[in-house]
Amino acid sequence: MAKKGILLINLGSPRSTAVEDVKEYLDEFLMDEKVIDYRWIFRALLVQGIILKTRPAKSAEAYKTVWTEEGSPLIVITKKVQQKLQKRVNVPVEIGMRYAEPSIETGIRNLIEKGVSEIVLFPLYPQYAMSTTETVIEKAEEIRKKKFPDIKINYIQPFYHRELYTDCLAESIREKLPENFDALLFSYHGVPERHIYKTDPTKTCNLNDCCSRETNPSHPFCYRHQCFNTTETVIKKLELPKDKVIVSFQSRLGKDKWIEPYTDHTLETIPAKGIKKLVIVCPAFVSDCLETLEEISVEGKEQFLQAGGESFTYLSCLNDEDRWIEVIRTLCEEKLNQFYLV
Ligand SMILES: C=CC1=C(C)c2cc3[nH]c(cc4nc(cc5[nH]c(cc1n2)c(C)c5CCC(=O)O)C(CCC(=O)O)=C4C)c(C)c3C=C
Ligand SMILES: [Fe+2]
Ligand SMILES: [Fe+2]
Repeated sequence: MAKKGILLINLGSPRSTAVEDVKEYLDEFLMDEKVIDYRWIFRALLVQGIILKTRPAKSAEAYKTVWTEEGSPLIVITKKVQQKLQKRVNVPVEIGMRYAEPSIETGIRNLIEKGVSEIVLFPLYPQYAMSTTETVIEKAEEIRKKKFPDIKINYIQPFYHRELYTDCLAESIREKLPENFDALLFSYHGVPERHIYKTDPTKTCNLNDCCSRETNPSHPFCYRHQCFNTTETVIKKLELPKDKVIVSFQSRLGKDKWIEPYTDHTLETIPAKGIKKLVIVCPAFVSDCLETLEEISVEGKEQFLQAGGESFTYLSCLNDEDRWIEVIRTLCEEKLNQFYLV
């Protein structure tokens, strides 16, 4: 019988905090047409002609503030998850990154070296987006077809609506919530509005109220809806009143319109509305990374305090919490079993 294996995929980080390495990473990341979805020539003009002239130095400084002795937090945490999961399943587990190393190809190769020919590939993103789940699957398929046509890959789909995940997230938040706070802010990574319209085959999302409706044909493709839905499910489990909860979207890049509301604007305006003690959580990320440890925990905190906020508590991501490893194990086992059905 064919040997099976698990490949956990995360976004990836630069090799080091050297400006050249950050530049190489940003070049690969931002030249992905699922991330900056302009025609090649316009993307190259924007990325190589403008962004890569100044951003690598700025991002390298930011990476320095979160980098650990073992490397980038995102990679270190993904490795810890791999090791913990490996102890709970009886098939090989490897990791791969969409950008930089270890690449998806390296991850597949490592599994093949262990005799694996059927892979369960898990993009570690709870909500679907063109710039995350879709680009991972597209890249893995490209590599499989070109380099490893004899292997099979079974993909784990976004899991924001799976009860085992929302239970896990709610429990993780419950454990960390301070007793006294004015609001809990759910800050998700943003995406350009255009991406949502582009990937909605039903053309029924207008990025207004429909994203928070209970049902709409666009929901399986709408990242904004999936973020709202994650929040709503979790706050019900936490029994938090809706007026104590805010949702916003962080990490904008460039001049396009991104999905709203924006986290930085939110942090600057809520103290004047009486929200002085803030708790913040970032559920689009399953592992802490530059965007949570620097953009939110350092920059976001400063913005909020400068605008009159009094206390700012950041709740870490699921990282390598045991309950999260158990969710990963269950989702992987489900897919491993599907190989027997086809
Ligand atoms: C939910 C996950 C993510 C989505 C959606 C996403 C979209 C997206 N990101 C950029 C641009 C950048 N993102 C950067 C860092 C970064 N992004 C994610 C996740 C999502 N991105 C993570 C986990 C990280 C951290 C990586 C790490 O090493 O810790 C960066 C690089 C850092 C910087 O210079 O600020 C950029 C650039 C776009 C344009 C986009 C959607 C179109
Ligand atoms: Fe990003
Ligand atoms: Fe929507």
